Amino acid sequence: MAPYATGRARSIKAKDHERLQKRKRDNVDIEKLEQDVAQLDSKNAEFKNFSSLPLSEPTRAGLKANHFTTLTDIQAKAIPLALKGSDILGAAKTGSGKTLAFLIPVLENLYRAQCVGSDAGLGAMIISPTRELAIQIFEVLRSIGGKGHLFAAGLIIGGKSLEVERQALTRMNIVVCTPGRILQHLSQTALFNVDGLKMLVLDEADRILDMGFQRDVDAIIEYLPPERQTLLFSATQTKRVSDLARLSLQDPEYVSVHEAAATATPKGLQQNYTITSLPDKLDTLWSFIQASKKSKILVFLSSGKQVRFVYESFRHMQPGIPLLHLHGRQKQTARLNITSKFSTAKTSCLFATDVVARGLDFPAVDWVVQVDCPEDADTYIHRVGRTARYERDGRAVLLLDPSEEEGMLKRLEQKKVPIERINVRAKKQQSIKNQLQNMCFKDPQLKYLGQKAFISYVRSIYLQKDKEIFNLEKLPLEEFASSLGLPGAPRIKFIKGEDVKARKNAPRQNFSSSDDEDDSDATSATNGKSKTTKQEVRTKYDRMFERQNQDVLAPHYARVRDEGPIVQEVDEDNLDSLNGSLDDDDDLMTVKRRIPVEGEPEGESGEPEASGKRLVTISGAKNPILIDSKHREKLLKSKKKLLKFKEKGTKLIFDDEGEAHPIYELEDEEAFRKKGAAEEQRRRFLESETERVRMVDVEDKEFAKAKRREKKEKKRERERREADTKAPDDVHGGVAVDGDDGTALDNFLQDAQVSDDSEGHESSDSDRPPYPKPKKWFQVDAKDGSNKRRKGFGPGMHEEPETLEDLEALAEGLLGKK
Ligand SMILES: Nc1ncnc2c1ncn2[C@@H]1O[C@H](COP(=O)(O)OP(=O)(O)OP(=O)(O)O)[C@@H](O)[C@H]1O
Repeated sequence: MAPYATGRARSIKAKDHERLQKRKRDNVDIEKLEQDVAQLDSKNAEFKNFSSLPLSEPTRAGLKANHFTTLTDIQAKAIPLALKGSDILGAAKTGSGKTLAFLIPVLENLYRAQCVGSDAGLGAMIISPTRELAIQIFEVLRSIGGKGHLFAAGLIIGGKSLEVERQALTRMNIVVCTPGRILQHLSQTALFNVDGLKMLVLDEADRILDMGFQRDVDAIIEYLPPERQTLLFSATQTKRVSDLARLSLQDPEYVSVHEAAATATPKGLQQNYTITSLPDKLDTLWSFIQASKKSKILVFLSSGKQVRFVYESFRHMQPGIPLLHLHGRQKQTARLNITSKFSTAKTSCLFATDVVARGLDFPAVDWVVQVDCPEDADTYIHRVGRTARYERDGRAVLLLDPSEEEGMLKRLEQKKVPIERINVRAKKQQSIKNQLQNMCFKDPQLKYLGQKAFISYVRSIYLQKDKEIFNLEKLPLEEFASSLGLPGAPRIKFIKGEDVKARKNAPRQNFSSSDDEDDSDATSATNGKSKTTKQEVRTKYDRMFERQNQDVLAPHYARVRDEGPIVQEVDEDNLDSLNGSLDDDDDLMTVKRRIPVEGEPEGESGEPEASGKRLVTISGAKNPILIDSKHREKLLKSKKKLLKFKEKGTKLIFDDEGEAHPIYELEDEEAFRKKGAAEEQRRRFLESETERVRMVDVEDKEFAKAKRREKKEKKRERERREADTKAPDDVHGGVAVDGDDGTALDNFLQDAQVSDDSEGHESSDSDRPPYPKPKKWFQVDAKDGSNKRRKGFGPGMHEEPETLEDLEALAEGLLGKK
């Protein structure tokens, strides 16, 4: 098989010769194969191994090279039917080998029909809902078909220039594609002829046939010949007659190998859920990751914004496991890079949207964690299906807000999903709320991401159809915003009655001209519509999110943030009168706009007026400030200047790690209850506090003693220095006078003091002087009136001089001594 995705090394001439030889040999082979297939009892016979099927040599060689010998259930049932040309609706659990169940018939049926070479035209079209899945299917096709088949196969998924794709497309026999891109070629590439198409395959058929792709798929079908074989595969197969009619299936065979199974999910998959209120979900996720650093984890969130926020914030906190993130707005090269990194990683945590929920075959995923509740049970089944694939084990955990529990469990039960509740160990649960608040405070970009994550989450809930599960009113949104590190919940407005499901499921190519938009720049957000259109109609909301400096926020944003309820529904009729679109770039989102405040002057909107003057709100300032020149605006960005406009802040306490905390923090009630009875907790608290106080007391005493000692030491030192500089008799005791260095005395005092202290007696300078008070040379001993020296001053010591003459005599004597 010649894939257009790779270069060819050999010369065209040599290849043509090889093909000719092969075709001659194949002709003999084909006749035999046709007979075998005709005799195949596709309905009753049981097939165990690939060797028991009538397959061509190149296919056998490909299977052998990939060590595929035994058929899986779905392969055993579907392949024989498909070889005989039936239309098929194939349903089997995730990871059960559906890809080969349609690829082998594609190769074989085209082989037998000799639909090979550029003259033969396009023989088979395989459609996948995502690029990643299309690439994976193409890779399997190459690995199986690459051992001798001569088909020209290619990938048409966008991300390359239309011209390059166009040229390759006209020579392809098999194309693996996404709906939007192939439709573009069908309508724009004149030489792309599909009249000879023999097979159409829809992988993840229910997804391709649902409302998101409806328009594209219907248009594609219009171009295809009605006389063709159609194969539909999915783990959650559609059986809707209307869908089948749209595809003009002819007497389709419904092959559902696990329909009678007790569960809809793989045997080796252990599934649990835990009740975690929305504001605690990131704490639980962080704690989970901390406890599973040696695992390969796939984490699902409901929008690209959340993926980015969680990835960026967790990355800053250095979780000790390589983090990756994937969502539909990344560049194709980045997406490929990430999927291949995650595929080869032994330990890693990938945060992703539902772009990887279906079909992707990441090897050896240990955990699938669903932080946001999936939109329905089918999405749940596909998400958890990324682990426990083909006879392997795996685990999945779903975090449910209390408001989602009842509704979601009901849906899962209806779909035969076995799931058990588990609780998070209170001991292992860590809180990252303060860290997130701290990070958002320091990093405006992260705060913007947090705001966008909040908005996209709230919108995704609003857009959900299943109101038994998703109820915005029951969610603690203010606390949720705070758990993302935001100072307040942004205000959001929705249009009543929009067809939200269609919008949510709409493929990205419907929204974006390139759909290669790189989301790595937090500020380059555009909404899902065409980029050029969007640039023409830029709104205050866009500008708000584009703004790098959060110290200068438009009053408009202040209103969005501070006014009214967090979520508000607006009639579509009112839209004309609204003064600003609040479109977000999230594909889940509807248009939301702000209703103007009556009598509001234009200038207050933060828009530049003709005069160039505008009012801006400084975060923390009481009133908006008039900016009449760029210079003034620059000045206002200086932190020092801003200080005088700001109100006094809230008092925070910083802990040892430098994290800010409010002075009083109330524990979450649920977490408190989990720790046991209130009275028992009170007793434990008192005990631990008493012990803590006792320990602190001992430490304090030690510290106080050391201080006192130090003080005394200093005092003694000072006195000694003073004595040195004064007259000899002034030293009182004349330690230096008689040649004694005074060490013994010092030692004594020290010893006495030490022994004193060791007995635990408090001593002070006043009650026991550490050193005899120096007497002035002229001072009379008040006690006995004599001028005798005090004890401790041994023989040979001089008497205290009483007069100037005495002193002179003493001095003479001393000098004479030396
Ligand atoms: N006959 C087989 N023998 C051994 N391994 C197989 C066989 N068929 C498929 N596999 C392996 O099983 C894994 C899952 O296969 P595949 O991706 O086709 O599953 P799937 O049913 O399409 O899953 P999903 O519903 O998630 O798309 C792959 O790694 C594949 O290589």
